[in-house]
Amino acid sequence: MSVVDYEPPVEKTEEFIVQVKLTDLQADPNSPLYSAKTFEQLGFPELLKGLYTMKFTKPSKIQERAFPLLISDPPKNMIGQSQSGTGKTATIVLTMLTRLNLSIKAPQAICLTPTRELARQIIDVVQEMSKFTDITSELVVKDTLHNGKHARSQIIVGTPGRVSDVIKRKQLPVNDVKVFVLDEADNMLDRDCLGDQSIRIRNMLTKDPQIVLFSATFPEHVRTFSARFASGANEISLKREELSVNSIKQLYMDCNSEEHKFETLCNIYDLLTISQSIIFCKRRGSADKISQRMKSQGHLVGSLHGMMSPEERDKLMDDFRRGIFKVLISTNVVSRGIDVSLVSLVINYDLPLDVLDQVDFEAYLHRIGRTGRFGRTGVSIILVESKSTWQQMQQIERHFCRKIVRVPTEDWQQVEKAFKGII
Ligand SMILES: Nc1ncnc2c1ncn2[C@@H]1O[C@H](COP(=O)(O)OP(=O)(O)OP(=O)(O)O)[C@@H](O)[C@H]1O
Repeated sequence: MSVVDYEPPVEKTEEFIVQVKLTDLQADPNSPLYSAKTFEQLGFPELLKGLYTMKFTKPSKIQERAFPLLISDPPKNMIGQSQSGTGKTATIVLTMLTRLNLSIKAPQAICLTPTRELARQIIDVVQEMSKFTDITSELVVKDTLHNGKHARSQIIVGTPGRVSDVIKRKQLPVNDVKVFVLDEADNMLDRDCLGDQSIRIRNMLTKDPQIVLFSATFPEHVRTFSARFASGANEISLKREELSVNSIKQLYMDCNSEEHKFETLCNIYDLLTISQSIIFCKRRGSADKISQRMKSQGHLVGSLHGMMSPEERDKLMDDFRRGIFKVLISTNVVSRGIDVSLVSLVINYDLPLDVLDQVDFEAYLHRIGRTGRFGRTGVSIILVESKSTWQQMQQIERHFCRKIVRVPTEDWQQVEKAFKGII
């Protein structure tokens, strides 16, 4: 071989590998990330620069399908369903940005989310996408709009309790609101969760707004109500067996006692190299307990739950996003919507159960969806320590028509092999 033939080996960084895989997935018609169109063809020239700086090159399936329906005139309501991590946020945000009348300097679009963490994440996307425009946006959550301050921005992202409060106090004018978005809509409309508050806010809106409902899940009991809430909506839905994405490898590990379960958890972190991960527990008490025990064994972890102050929650979440600590222990507070691309492992230390102690299938799907986002690969593990957990896991397999594969706890070499190249 002559010197001129020689090409130095190109170092394939992780980012490069992810990008190549994403290009392949976006060209595969069976992938939820597939699109036949480009962003340029979807039409919102003034926002393209924002999208490019976010490194979005091609739309995903939900973006390609939903966006033209969402911006068509006259506006029609929308119920949109797509797997976790497939770009619903950008669809919502682009719709709000496109629908604004730029000459009106008052709130015209409101997006509600179940948690402050998710609201903060979405407002960041709004501000990133609109940074080359004059569009204004602001966050309305517990510790904002104090001392009678008014919300004057064109786009409002917030949580239902605070938003309803400030509308009632006339700190948030709603006369010009023409788009009303519920992200994680099944949760936001469920009577057992935030349904009453969302309905109350809808009824406070004076114009008849376009209603946009998005989620990865729409269980039957909420779907019927959603169709009434967003009457005449265009609907994009998924079958149950399409809900879980291939990029998440679902595993379980057998444990023979509570103590063995904790040991197994620590072994996972001692023996495997994991970029970032989330451990889900039943209650905040157990999250704190596990966090303290793991810390005492030298692990760098943080625990987040609803009883912490807003400042503590924000700092913890920001530190996790920046990678200052790698393991987040939480309850369902972070099960929906949270997007941290380096999360490669989700552990269900406890399975999510509803008030009747039945498996909460939707919560399970949202939890594992914190990994494997937009074409990345991820692993989810259930730690099975009792017969009832075993039975609940089987119900999950049947519900989503997906096998959950056993990895041994007694042979860590085999465990390492099972995880190789994924986390
Ligand atoms: N067209 C695109 N090209 C590249 N990356 C994208 C594109 N659309 C979205 N993303 C990225 O994909 C990730 C997941 O997107 P997003 O958070 O919107 O998912 P989601 O569908 O809302 O998920 P969930 O159901 O969990 O809320 C984000 O990091 C986002 O920046």
